[in-house]
Amino acid sequence: MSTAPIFRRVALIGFGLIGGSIARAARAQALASEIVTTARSEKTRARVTELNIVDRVLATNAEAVQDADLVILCIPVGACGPVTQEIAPHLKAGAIVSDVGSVKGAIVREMAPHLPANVHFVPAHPVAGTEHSGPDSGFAELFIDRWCILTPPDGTDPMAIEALGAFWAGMGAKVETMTPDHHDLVLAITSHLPHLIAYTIVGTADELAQVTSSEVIKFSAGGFRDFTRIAASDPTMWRDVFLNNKEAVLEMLGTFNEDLSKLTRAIRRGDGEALFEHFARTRAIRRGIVEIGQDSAAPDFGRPHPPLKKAE
Ligand SMILES: NC(=O)c1ccc[n+]([C@@H]2O[C@H](COP(=O)([O-])OP(=O)(O)OC[C@H]3O[C@@H](n4cnc5c(N)ncnc54)[C@H](O)[C@@H]3O)[C@@H](O)[C@H]2O)c1
Ligand SMILES: O=C(O)C(=O)C[C@]1(C(=O)O)C=C[C@@H](O)C=C1
Repeated sequence: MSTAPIFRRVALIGFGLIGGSIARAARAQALASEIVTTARSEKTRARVTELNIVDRVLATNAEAVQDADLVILCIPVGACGPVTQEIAPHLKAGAIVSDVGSVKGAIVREMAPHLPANVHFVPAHPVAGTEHSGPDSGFAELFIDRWCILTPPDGTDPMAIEALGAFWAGMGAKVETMTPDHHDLVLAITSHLPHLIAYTIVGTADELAQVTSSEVIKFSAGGFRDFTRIAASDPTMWRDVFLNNKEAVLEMLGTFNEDLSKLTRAIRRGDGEALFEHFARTRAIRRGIVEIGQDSAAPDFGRPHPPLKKAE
């Protein structure tokens, strides 16, 4: 029995890690009859054509969204507002417009005002990624067993939410719905703050006077090495995340600084009991994450993935 594609034409604006992974997964699962994408430079368009994953590679966003049933913005958070304004007049009536931005409140504020009333707006965030970017970095298995959070505004047509959810589920994701503000608070602690800490610690190590850079590289086998992977993530993407989730990140950073002060005090006072208690608690949290299969530690992408279900 063959499964009908969920969408006839899908337009992916931007073909980097996430756009490229959606294209690969959607094609592997036959979730769309046609996939079109945009790439701004001639060089990237040539590369995407060469990869032979999508049906058409276009230079303009306006051209790409024409007659598309699903449009997904796969670009940095800060570019989503201006690009929505650019594509709005060219959207087909009844189309679903979505994104993959790591922040949701700002996306809703920046995109929604430009959208015509005759399209369905369903923002989304696949909580899956790597430190790599660009057209060659994507892979079809990226979303398997990862969450994709949808944050539809109140009153969104349930059929549009269901169709987009089915699209993500077809790529292997587990789908959950929440409000944009709640999303931003949760992700501030689970994703944004860890990145800020990684960017900080790698920068701090680089600026140390007593330890040379070559020693840092030479002896970074364990914990520090994991931080360097995270700190290699795309600067544009992460600049936009921190500029657009300011309040939640600052709130979490405040709590983090208080906890860091407590540990600093325990070290200064030689309070082994306080240190042991804290480390025992965090070890239990880590073991809980591993037990429920949410371990996304660095070597993750090398491990064998369950095969994507074959489109019949
Ligand atoms: N990298 C991750 O781990 C990850 C995970 C989940 C969600 N996201 C979100 O996905 C989005 C894309 O991230 P990515 O990792 O795929 O980035 P990427 O750098 O790999 O790709 C971004 C693409 O957007 C294009 N682009 C940039 N500005 C543009 C503009 N103004 N108009 C048209 N195209 C433009 C770039 O040319 C590039 O092709 C971001 O919003 C990010 O927050 C990233
Ligand atoms: O594993 C990584 O490299 C990631 O940083 C992925 C990660 C995350 O923090 O978990 C990064 C940003 C996204 O919005 C979603 C996923």
